[in-house]
Amino acid sequence: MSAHTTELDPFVLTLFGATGDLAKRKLFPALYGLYRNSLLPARFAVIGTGRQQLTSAEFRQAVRESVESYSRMKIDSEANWAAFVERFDYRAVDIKNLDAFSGLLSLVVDKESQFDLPGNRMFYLSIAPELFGQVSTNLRESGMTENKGWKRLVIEKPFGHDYRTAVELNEQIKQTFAEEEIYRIDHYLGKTMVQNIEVIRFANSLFEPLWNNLHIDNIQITASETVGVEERAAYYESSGALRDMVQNHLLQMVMMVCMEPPSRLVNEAIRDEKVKVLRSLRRFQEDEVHANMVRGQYAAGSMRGQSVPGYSEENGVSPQSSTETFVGGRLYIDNFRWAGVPIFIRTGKRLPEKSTEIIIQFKTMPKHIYFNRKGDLRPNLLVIRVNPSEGISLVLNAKGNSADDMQVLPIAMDYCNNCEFDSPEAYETLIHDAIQGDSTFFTRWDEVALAWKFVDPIRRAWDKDEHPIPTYPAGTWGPERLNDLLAESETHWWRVQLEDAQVVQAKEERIEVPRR
Ligand SMILES: NC(=O)C1=CN([C@@H]2O[C@H](COP(=O)(O)OP(=O)(O)OC[C@H]3O[C@@H](n4cnc5c(N)ncnc54)[C@H](OP(=O)(O)O)[C@@H]3O)[C@@H](O)[C@H]2O)C=CC1
Ligand SMILES: O=C1O[C@H](COP(=O)(O)O)[C@@H](O)[C@H](O)[C@H]1O
Repeated sequence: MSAHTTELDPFVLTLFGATGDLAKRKLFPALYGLYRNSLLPARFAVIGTGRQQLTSAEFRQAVRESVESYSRMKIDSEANWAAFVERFDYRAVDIKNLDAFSGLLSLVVDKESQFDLPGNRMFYLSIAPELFGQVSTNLRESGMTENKGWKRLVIEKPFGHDYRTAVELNEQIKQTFAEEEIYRIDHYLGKTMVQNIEVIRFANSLFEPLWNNLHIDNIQITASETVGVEERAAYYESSGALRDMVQNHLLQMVMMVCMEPPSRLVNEAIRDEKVKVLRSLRRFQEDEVHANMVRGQYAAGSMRGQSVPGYSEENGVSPQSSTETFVGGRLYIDNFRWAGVPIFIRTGKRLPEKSTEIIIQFKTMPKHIYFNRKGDLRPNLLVIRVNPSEGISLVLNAKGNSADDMQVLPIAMDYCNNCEFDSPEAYETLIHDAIQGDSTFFTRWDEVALAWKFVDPIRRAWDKDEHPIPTYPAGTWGPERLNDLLAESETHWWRVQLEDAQVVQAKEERIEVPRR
């Protein structure tokens, strides 16, 4: 297969952190996926860097192992693989050593000449966040950003550790790159169904009139993981779930669900609307945190019948650690559209399922004339399944099956987005967008800043809390207290499971949905 398109600008990608975990598991497979789908320009080069000394051959072998282990696409032929991997080269660079950047610059210039590239340069920072600022400075001081074509900085999360450090980092990066040259990654924004939220909302006349506090009772957003901290304790100990997931991915999903329609489908118009949501997001004072937010840490428990250790027993974690591996909360957007609608969020490690989904619970009928077997009527639900299964389901009420049956049963209208075809990996979509110069699904500085302003008081309140962090057994849905917050709003977590055609509520109350 010839794997290129002529529409994208030829460029050199310099990847800092090319020997790291993210490059191995996500970035090389994403580049290969783009290549196989003809979504890379005809002419490009990739230069990997890290401190390790690797020859080009060793680096290319590492890229191959990464693709073989993690790509959704198999290597189709040796000839195609050779044509792909010949664009990859490696140079050992210690980011802290400015002098090392001159060797890197020579290699970039060589590759530009070898592959006839016009001088467009993308720099991807897949390194520890404390090195982001230094790389950006050294790129400028070494002359690497004095190129003929465009320059772009793609930067991994987390962007800062809190508002103050994020401002400092931003100031440092701004010395080298303009805001429109900075592509801050939040990989949830590259997920097909997260991008689909806008389309579902703004391309269907059905939903938009109902998308407000007159018709929506509450919103539930879950990003649950079955894995524990794995090999990332050093990072996670200073991050915790609040900084790792809430400051970025969860708030991004809140913005996508709650934003106003953009005036035009262009990046700044969309990001302008998203940021307005964060401006209206109610910020908790430290003394309001306990009433609205819940944290927890997984204790030893059982995952699918296997015993697993608690977080404090994991490698690299202090036995006294008070790092949260679970965050839940009840948020409010104080604007005309959303006033009074609670938005429940939860995310955690060692939960029973790997699942990211958004559930919109609509208000119940003003008066019930139909009832289900329990003597009430379930609300309509719109379920947006983000990951791993992708799709939407609309849960309605309908008449029971038999001729004389006037009992109401829940039914689900279901669309599956990835049952027949794989969706692209989030990193494929985002790298492709960055090559095209489309920053719509990257986070703008004002979004990052406001997200930290929301998170910082919560962090401070928890840091001051002298009570031991609440724990939950691995394999359960986190601290029970979160359910109390939902109960205060007269609801509970919904779980809609289509495989066995049942609508399942939290606390294992099950409602049968007959197949038609
Ligand atoms: N891994 C993941 O699942 C995710 C990671 N991220 C983010 O991606 C980034 C990378 O994470 P990850 O790949 O896990 O990290 P790793 O620790 O696995 O890799 C770090 C990389 O940085 C390089 N490095 C470290 N110090 C230096 C230095 N002084 N000079 C040059 N290179 C250096 C290492 O190279 P060497 O060892 O050769 O020195 C290595 O390639 C982080 O910002 C992280 O927050 C975001 C989401 C998920
Ligand atoms: O950014 C991160 O995300 C992953 C979860 O991503 P997903 O695409 O698998 O839902 C999380 O495991 C990690 O801790 C966090 O840094």
